[in-house]
Amino acid sequence: MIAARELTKTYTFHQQRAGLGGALRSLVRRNYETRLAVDRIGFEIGRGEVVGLLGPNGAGKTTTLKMLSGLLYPTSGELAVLGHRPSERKHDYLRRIALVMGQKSMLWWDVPAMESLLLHKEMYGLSTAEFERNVDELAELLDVRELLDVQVRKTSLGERMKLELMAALVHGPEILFLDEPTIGLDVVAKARVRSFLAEVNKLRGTTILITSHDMDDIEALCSRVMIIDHGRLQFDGALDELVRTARPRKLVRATYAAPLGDGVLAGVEGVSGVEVDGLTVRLEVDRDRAGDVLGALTRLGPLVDLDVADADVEDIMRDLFERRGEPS
Ligand SMILES: Nc1ncnc2c1ncn2[C@@H]1O[C@H](COP(=O)(O)OP(=O)(O)OP(=O)(O)O)[C@@H](O)[C@H]1O
Repeated sequence: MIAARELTKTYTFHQQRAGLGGALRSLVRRNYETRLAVDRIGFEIGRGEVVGLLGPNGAGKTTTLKMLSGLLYPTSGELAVLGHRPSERKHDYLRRIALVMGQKSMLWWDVPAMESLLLHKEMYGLSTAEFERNVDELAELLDVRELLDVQVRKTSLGERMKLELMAALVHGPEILFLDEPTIGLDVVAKARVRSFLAEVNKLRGTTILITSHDMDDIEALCSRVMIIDHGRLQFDGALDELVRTARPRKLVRATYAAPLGDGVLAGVEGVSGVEVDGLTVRLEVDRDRAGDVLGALTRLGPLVDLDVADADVEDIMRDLFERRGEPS
């Protein structure tokens, strides 16, 4: 459904120095610079998949989504989506995809959302029956029926994102590209957006490619993740595989009936970050040493509680990118 090979984007732009002098000088002599934003990435995404595109700021995620949705021409490489070359922006292609950018609105602010939806109906040539069916289904799923006739600027951020999603999906696209769809939303609104997206994927089989800095979005929606860093694709696989390979550590919390002395677990192999707080000890343990360490913990004293968890994805990402930044 989506196939990218050696996909590359280089931006060429001119540097303008600050102030009026800088502006005038740049009229006479322009300093052009280039920036390699996406560097020979390749991947395939099948129908109905929900894939997370992750990476630090400036990694090339938005640029990738813009190429996929046809807003930017690739500098080189091959890209085919639904049998189309996205940058040709053929009507048949645009009719089958949607792009939602958390930071940008596609709704008119001064009129009710329904006006924008009606415009989309005309743009995409939807029949009245199809339009009404889609509006009904989406309004129900998103719980926004009473908002459709409210001027968009009078809605809250969370309400507006729901309306944005509605506008993106009213023409029934097969692929949804989402760039930070939960940015700025509160916890409740984020959870609503996530469950809506999961539902759309389940009900309509919509393929979703999503970028988010919120790992809860990724954990809730994506079984597969692609990690991009400095424009290069660094990982493409299952989220749990990433958790296993990137940082094969477990977080352990053990609580005892009596206080522990100093130097707990000193010298035990595979243990790091030991913190003792009253009756509780917290530590990280290498996955392959977990059995030995749990044995050592039971010998420390009478255990009253024991909790073993995987490091959460946010920690894993931080760790992964920090390690990448270190000189090897
Ligand atoms: N229009 C542009 N002109 C020049 N450089 C650009 C342009 N847009 C993006 N870049 C640069 O390309 C690189 C990739 O940017 P991009 O927006 O794709 O990153 P991102 O992974 O989406 O980052 P973020 O998580 O911060 O949104 C960055 O170095 C950025 O500064």
